[in-house]
Amino acid sequence: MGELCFKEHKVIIVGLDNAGKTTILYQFLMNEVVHTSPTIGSNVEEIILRKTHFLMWDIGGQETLRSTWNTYYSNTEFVILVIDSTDRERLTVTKEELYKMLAHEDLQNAAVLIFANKQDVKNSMTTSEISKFLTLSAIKDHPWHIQGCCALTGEGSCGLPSSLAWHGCLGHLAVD
Ligand SMILES: Nc1nc2c(ncn2[C@@H]2O[C@H](COP(=O)(O)OP(=O)(O)OP(=O)(O)O)[C@@H](O)[C@H]2O)c(=O)[nH]1
Ligand SMILES: [Mg+2]
Repeated sequence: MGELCFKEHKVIIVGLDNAGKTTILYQFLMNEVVHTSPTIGSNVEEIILRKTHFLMWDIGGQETLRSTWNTYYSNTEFVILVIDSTDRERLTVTKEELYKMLAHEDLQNAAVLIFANKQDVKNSMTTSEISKFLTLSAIKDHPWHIQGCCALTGEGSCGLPSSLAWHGCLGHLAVD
């Protein structure tokens, strides 16, 4: 696995508008909450963790922008799908977008990491509720993992090493 892990890993961060994608990106990068406005287009940042380089693309999630997500897919190794766990009404839309992505040939080899964000809000959906609704256990052709988090505090599992360490390639990264 050595060689593979020293190249740059392309990560795309997708999910509906207001899910917390940009907040998560800058929480990863600076351990800080930044003031965000809706992303038009994308933000890209490089993150280096113990010699492993990640190029993180945070893509705008508004409805009109979702049709552009596929222009970011080529060579993507990790898809981070961010879900606003308080947004019960739109979980169906997220589900549609998830299965559209999984069926896309450019993402055939991508692993999917799902962040159930905003776990700090009372009565937010739990990871098991979300997992059940999205029928994640039926996904056999992509490695996937779901975890709860809160981008405002970085709590839960928004720490990048622990989030990505589940993927075999990064097994050498100590999780702390
Ligand atoms: N309570 C709570 N609010 C959060 C959390 N993460 C993000 N937010 C808030 O949610 C709002 C949207 O966050 P963004 O990061 O801009 O959302 P986005 O997914 O990048 O949205 P688009 O760029 O439009 O696709 C902001 O007001 C954030 O402060 C969280 O974990 N808990
Ligand atoms: Mg954004």
